[in-house]
Amino acid sequence: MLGARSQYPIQILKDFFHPAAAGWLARVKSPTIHYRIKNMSIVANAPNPLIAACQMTSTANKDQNFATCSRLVREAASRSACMVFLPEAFDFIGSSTEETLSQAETLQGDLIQRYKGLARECGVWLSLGGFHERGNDWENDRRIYNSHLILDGKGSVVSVYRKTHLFDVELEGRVSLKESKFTIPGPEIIPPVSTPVGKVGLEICYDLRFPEISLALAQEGAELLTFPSAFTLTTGLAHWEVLLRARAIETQCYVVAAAQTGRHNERRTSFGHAMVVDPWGCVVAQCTEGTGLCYAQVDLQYVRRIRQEMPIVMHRRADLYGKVAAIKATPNL
Ligand SMILES: O=C(O)CNC(=O)[C@H](CS)NC(=O)CCC(=O)C(=O)O
Repeated sequence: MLGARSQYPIQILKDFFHPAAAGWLARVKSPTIHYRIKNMSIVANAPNPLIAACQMTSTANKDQNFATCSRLVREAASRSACMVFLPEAFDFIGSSTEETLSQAETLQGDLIQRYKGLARECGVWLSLGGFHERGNDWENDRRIYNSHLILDGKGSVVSVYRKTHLFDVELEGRVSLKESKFTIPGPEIIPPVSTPVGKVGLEICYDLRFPEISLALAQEGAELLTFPSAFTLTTGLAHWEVLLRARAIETQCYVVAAAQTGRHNERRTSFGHAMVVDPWGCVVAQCTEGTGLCYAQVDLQYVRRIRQEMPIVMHRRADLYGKVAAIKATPNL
């Protein structure tokens, strides 16, 4: 919900936050009026569109998951959100590799068709993070991409990013996942997409741990970075919020992180805490327990102001970092 940390007195909030956040606090108190014209949601006087980040517990049941997602999207649309963000594996979470692969579809398949209809019907843009997409050579190798799609308010697919960093991690006794066993790493970073809420950079979950991709997207003009996720409970507890806030602060972008939460099957539980972070690093919206949404207004003036006042981009020493960027994966055990 809007207005995290409201237990603090307003003066402390004003001192703690960026000065422009005083305006943010005022806006939280006096919601802007939204008008809906055809498929576009516009806001009177202030260009501060509303976004919604979703939280859910996917299971292997695609129909049930779609029912949950469409209910969340409809609810967000009825509150005049103009873009809705769904988490990684919004389509399903299988309890075995076999179950996962047997349910994978193509972008032309039935499920994306249904989401196109939903976007069109509600007139909202959708970020569909972490779709299990059959790979190009599916008939031979049965491998998939972990794909993040952006649909516009007419239901057209305007961008597809395929997850580039795969989660192959073994934390003894706690987490054991090997995404590369059945997933092909995406070949490229996709340029940010222009949407009614600003230029959106596409990432997925584990990408969050590689600041280079966020910096590359920011350099290409992103104003929002998106991390649809299914963070594990163990790693989420330790790293989720600090990583999201770090990416927001160092790129001076909004960060939108829809999330899976709770128990998907006997083997898999996700951390939740879907949230939106503003470009000053403040958590401006966060989901509570269970399935639901949180809302935030996107203020692109605020992005501009922060970048002007602290022009990190101008201070970067690209002449020094070449060696770091070029480091190859070498096991350093
Ligand atoms: O398996 C599926 O069906 C969908 N894919 C995922 O849930 C992916 C790969 S297993 N999960 C993550 O990247 C978690 C990252 C994480 O938890 C961290 O970085 O700490």
